[in-house]
Amino acid sequence: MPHSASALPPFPDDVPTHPLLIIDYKLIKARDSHEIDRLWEAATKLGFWYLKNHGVIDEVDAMFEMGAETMALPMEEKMEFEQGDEGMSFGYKAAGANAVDATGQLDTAEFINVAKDDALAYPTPVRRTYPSTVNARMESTIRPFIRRSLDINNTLLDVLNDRLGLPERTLLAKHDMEEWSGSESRVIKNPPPKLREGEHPCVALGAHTDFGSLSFLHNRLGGLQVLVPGVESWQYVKPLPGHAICNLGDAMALFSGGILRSNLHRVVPPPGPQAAFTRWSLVYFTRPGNSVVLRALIEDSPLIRGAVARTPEKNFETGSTSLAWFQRRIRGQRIKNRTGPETWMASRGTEADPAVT
Ligand SMILES: O=C(O)CCC(=O)C(=O)O
Ligand SMILES: [Fe+2]
Repeated sequence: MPHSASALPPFPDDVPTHPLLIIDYKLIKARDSHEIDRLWEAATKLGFWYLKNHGVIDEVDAMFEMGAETMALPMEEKMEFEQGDEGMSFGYKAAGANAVDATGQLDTAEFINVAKDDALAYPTPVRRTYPSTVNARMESTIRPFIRRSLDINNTLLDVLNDRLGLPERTLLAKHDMEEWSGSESRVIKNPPPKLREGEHPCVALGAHTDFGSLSFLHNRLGGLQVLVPGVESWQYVKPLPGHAICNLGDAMALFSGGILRSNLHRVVPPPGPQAAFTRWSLVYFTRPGNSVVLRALIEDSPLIRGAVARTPEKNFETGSTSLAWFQRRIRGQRIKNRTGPETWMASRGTEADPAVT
């Protein structure tokens, strides 16, 4: 069972840490112009920020309980719901199913991912089926968490939509609730590393940019790191009680012609005395509808048109739908699909094109 924050050792104060801007969701919801300016700064400079006053507290705790119940199932039962190697991310992912880098080193994290489409349509399975522990909490826990997360992410997307000078609800239309998408909740379990003398701890989740639009993340222990532009080494993002962490993904970097940033991040074992504990985290990923083509919205916004015109060396025409982009990225991380370093390279998103990030 995930520990409550108070039962865990504090985040050490002697590790390199990057302070994110703290954005007040209540002010954003009220369309406070000063707070929107601060959100814009966070979204354009790093693409990561803390979010306070979001009010999603009980739903987060219940999701962690669902995650713990699911991870405690016999491996055989979990493997019946494994996501497979074809590029689908819904379902269970065992530790070691993904590479964390081009050398093919294995990841150490287990996931249980639930499609937004399944949570909203339950009890009708529309995308796939899930372990008993997920079904038991689909209506009481997962659906409420997804609805609250959707509400918050949609508000943030809508505010960014207006700052980008896009016609009203352009971004919301790309995330139409009626269309299937890769949107999903994810609970991650990463056990403490079992190290032999002289061994270095493994990366839990390899360096990546998020594949979709906006991620709403909750964690208790350190371990998340960001590679800040202009800084050569990884820096921790310190978990702050009651604060979520939000970050933009590739779709938003592409839609905005590079104005918004999808930044590289990874997860390593928690720092200092926190390393002795199992790390749990929870994310809601908002991703565009499957058929949405990922490209700069130059026809819809002079600001985006200007950004693209000023950077002719950059290519924002991916020619890829959201579904194809997402499947390619997932498929290339699966260790079963690995033929060599090229498989990892083929899984890269906007981070592979320094022109875009
Ligand atoms: O566990 C975390 O803190 C981050 C997880 C993450 O980056 C992801 O699942 O994409
Ligand atoms: Fe991520």
